[in-house]
Amino acid sequence: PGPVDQLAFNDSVIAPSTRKKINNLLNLMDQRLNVAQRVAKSKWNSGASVNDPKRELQILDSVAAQADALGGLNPALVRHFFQDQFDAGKIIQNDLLSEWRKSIPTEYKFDDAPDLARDIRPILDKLTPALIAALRDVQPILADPGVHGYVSQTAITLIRGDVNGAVRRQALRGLME
Ligand SMILES: O=C(O)C(=O)C[C@]1(C(=O)O)C=C[C@@H](O)C=C1
Repeated sequence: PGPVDQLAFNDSVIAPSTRKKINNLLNLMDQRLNVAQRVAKSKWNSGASVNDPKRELQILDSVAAQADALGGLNPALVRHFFQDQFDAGKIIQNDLLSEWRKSIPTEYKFDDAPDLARDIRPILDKLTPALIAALRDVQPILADPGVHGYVSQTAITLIRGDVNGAVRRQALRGLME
């Protein structure tokens, strides 16, 4: 088959129900990553470090427990997936903070920066169960033919993240293994 047939074949091999599940997961990942800009602003103002291993561990323990209660999820995949989302968000935070360090006086404070504990973490916590449910839907189809290709292709439009794709690649790492 020529390139066009090949495309048609690849496209049709992904069932609509499969696409829907993957798109749902990618959308939620994008929503979570979009919070990172506001996290960075609040950390610029407070001076807190981007990396908070204690908070990460708290989330990982909580997602492992939620996944366990839900059933049907590989605990290693869930942990790996959430660690990937933290790491991808930290790329965004670090990129922004290093840009600001170069362009904004250190004493400057954003007047629209949210409060991490009061405004931001509740948003992330609200996304967590939705991400777990979406991951549970996707887990059984991850090894299906064409799914990796569909995920990486669709992620280009659904996960905006950054210009060079490093954020997206980091966010997808565990799904593509
Ligand atoms: O809550 C924070 O402090 C964040 O920066 C967000 C987040 C996350 O993605 O959940 C990312 C990095 C930190 O190590 C901990 C958590």
